Amino acid sequence: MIAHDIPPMDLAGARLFKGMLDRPTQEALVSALRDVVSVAPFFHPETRWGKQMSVRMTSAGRLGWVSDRRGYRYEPRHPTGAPWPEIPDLALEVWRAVSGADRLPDCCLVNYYGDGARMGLHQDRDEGDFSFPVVSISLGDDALFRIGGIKRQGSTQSAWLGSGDVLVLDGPSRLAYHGIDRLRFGSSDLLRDRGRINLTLRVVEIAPTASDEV
Ligand SMILES: O=C(O)CCC(=O)C(=O)O
Ligand SMILES: [Fe+2]
Repeated sequence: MIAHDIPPMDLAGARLFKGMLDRPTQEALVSALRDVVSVAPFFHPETRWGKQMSVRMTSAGRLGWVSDRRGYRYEPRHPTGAPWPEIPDLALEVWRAVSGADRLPDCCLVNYYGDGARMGLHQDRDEGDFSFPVVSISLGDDALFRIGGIKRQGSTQSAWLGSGDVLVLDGPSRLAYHGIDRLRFGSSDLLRDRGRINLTLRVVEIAPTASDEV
């Protein structure tokens, strides 16, 4: 079940829906993601400066996010050359429930955090239109999320994201700096090998296609 009646908590302007996905729904989503990963395996992105990120990534949707020495960008294909698989329906259902958008996302970025993985403070700004939100779904281990404002310096707020939580970055929080400081590795038994999966649903390209209709 995807709960539609949860009042969101405010987190520096972002909206946090605690426990929006119940356990069976989380399990169904993980199972759909296994199909995604079998077509588009996780890879370790490198930054432009040749540093390997601690998070492993893949994507679903028309476009996926890649990073290598040529920089960050969205691409229509996985690094192996295969097109990205479709975004799981359950993820689209979450988007419909919380985004308020009149179209569907064209990218679902899938991040896997193993023991010790983290993500430094950054803005999500490679998309074409910041009037669409970024919708984030957390699965598996608890993670300490940090969010500030639109400048890198300045005060931040932190909150633990648990399995089944949904976070919406929109309005003034759409371009807020955010990141993951650490995991409580092994705190959830949702994923066979522990760790955490985070999905972010994004509208990347401004021109919609027929498949983007809500
Ligand atoms: O893992 C998270 O909760 C955040 C991920 C994130 O910020 C991103 O993929 O851009
Ligand atoms: Fe992000």
